[in-house]
Amino acid sequence: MVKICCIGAGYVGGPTMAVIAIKCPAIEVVVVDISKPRIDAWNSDTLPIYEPGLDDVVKACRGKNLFFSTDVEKHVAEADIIFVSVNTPTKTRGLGAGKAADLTYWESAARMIADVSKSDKIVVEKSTVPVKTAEAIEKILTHNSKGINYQILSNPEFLAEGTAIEDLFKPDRVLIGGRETPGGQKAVQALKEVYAHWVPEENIITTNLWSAELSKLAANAFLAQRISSVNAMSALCEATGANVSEVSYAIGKDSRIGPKFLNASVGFGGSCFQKDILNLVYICECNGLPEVANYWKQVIKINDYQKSRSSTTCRSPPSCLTAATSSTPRSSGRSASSSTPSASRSTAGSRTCPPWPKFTSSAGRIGGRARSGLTVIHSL
Ligand SMILES: NC(=O)C1=CN([C@@H]2O[C@H](COP(=O)(O)OP(=O)(O)OC[C@H]3O[C@@H](n4cnc5c(N)ncnc54)[C@H](O)[C@@H]3O)[C@@H](O)[C@H]2O)C=CC1
Ligand SMILES: O=C(O)[C@H]1O[C@H](OP(=O)(O)OP(=O)(O)OC[C@H]2O[C@@H](n3ccc(=O)[nH]c3=O)[C@H](O)[C@@H]2O)[C@H](O)[C@@H](O)[C@@H]1O
Repeated sequence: MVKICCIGAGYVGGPTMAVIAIKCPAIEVVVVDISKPRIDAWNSDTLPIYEPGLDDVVKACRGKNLFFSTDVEKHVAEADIIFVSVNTPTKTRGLGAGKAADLTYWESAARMIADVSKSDKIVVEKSTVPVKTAEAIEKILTHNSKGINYQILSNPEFLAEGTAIEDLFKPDRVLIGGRETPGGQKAVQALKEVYAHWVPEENIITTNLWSAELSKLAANAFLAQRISSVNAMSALCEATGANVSEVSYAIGKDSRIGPKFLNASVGFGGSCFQKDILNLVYICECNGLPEVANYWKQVIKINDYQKSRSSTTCRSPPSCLTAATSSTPRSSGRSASSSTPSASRSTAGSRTCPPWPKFTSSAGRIGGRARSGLTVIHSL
C-alpha cells in the first residue's frame, strides 16, 4: 500500500488530502501537524475549516484510509510520498522583509524529514514557494542523506477558498514539476498516478521544477492583475459616467478576454494574492529585473489605491461596484475556534463586495499570516 503523509493540516493540506483519500482508497493518507488543537478539530465533528462538501468527504474516509495525527515524525518516516503544505507568509524581518516569502516552516519541515527518514522519499512542494526553492530544499535533504534518495517535486495548489472541494474534484489542471533525470521523471510518474485516479490525463501537466514553482506565482499574479485592471477602470468610469459593470460585461464578452475575474471591487483580499505578488516582485528584483518588478508592483499599488479611495471617500460601496459583483456569495472559512495563527477568515474572500469595513479587514488576514520565525532559506 502506498503511504502518503502531508505535513500541514491547514486550508490546503486538509481538503487536498481528504480528496486524495476518497479518490484513492488503496492509498493510506496521514495528515500531520504540530498544532494539537488543529489535529483534534480534524478528528472531531467540527472541522477546523468550512468548505462546502468537505465534511462529507472527511466523514467518508476518516479512520479508513485518512488519518490526522500529531505524531509527525512517525508518519513522515513511514511515508513513500511526503507533501509539504505548511504556511509560507511574507517575511516580517531580515533580508527581503515585507516582500520575500518566509520559508522558516518549510525549512524546519525539511530538516525533520532529513532527520527521521530511513527509506527513499518523494517530497512534494504543495505550499506556494519562490522559484528555485526546490534547490535549497534538496541541499537540506541531501546534506546528510545516509544513502537515502530524495526526489523533490513541485505540485502547487490552485484551489480557492469557498470552492475548495469542487476545485479539487474537477481541477482545471494539476501541475507536477520534477527534475529532468530518470529518477525525477519516475517520481513525476508516481505522483501523476495518484491524480490519475480522478483527473483526466490531459489535465495533468508535467514540467520542469522551476516552471511548476513559477507557474503558481504567475497564476496568482495574472488573476490579481485582472482585478487591478478592472478596479483601475472603475475609477475612470466614476470620472466619466461610464458604468464599470457594463464595461466589464462588454469586454468579458470578447472570448480572448473572457468574463471571469472582472468584477470591480474594493480591492482584492483573500489569503494569497498580495503575499504571492510581493514574493514575485522580490524574485524579479533579486534576478536584476527592476522593470519587471515594477510592473507587478503596480498591481498591488492599484489595489492599495482602490482600498484607500474606497475607505476614505465612501461610507458604502458605490453602486457601480456592488452591481459588478454579481456572482454567488460564498460562506467558507476557518472556524472561529481554530487555534492556528491564521485563525479566522473574514468574508473578504467572497466575490460579492461586503460593506467597506469588512472588506478592509481582508488585509488583516494577510497581515495575520505574516507571523514568522527568524531564519529563512535564501535560494535566490
Ligand atoms: N489557503 C489557500 O486558499 C491556498 C493556499 N496556498 C498555499 O498553501 C500553503 C499552505 O496554506 P494554508 O493551508 O492556507 O496554510 P495554513 O496556515 O492554513 O496551514 C498551515 C499548517 O501548517 C502547520 N505547520 C507549520 N509548520 C509545520 C511543521 N514544521 N510541521 C507540521 N506542521 C506545520 C501549521 O500548524 C498549520 O496548521 C501556503 O504556501 C499557501 O500560500 C495555495 C493555494 C490556496
Ligand atoms: O493561492 C491561493 O491562495 C489562491 O488564491 C486565490 O483564491 P482565494 O484568494 O481563496 O479567493 P478568490 O476567489 O480568488 O478571491 C481573491 C480576492 O479577489 C477578489 N475578487 C475576485 C474576483 C473578482 O472578479 N474581483 C475581485 O475583487 C475577491 O473578492 C477576493 O478578495 C486563487 O483564486 C486561487 O486559484 C489560488 O489557489
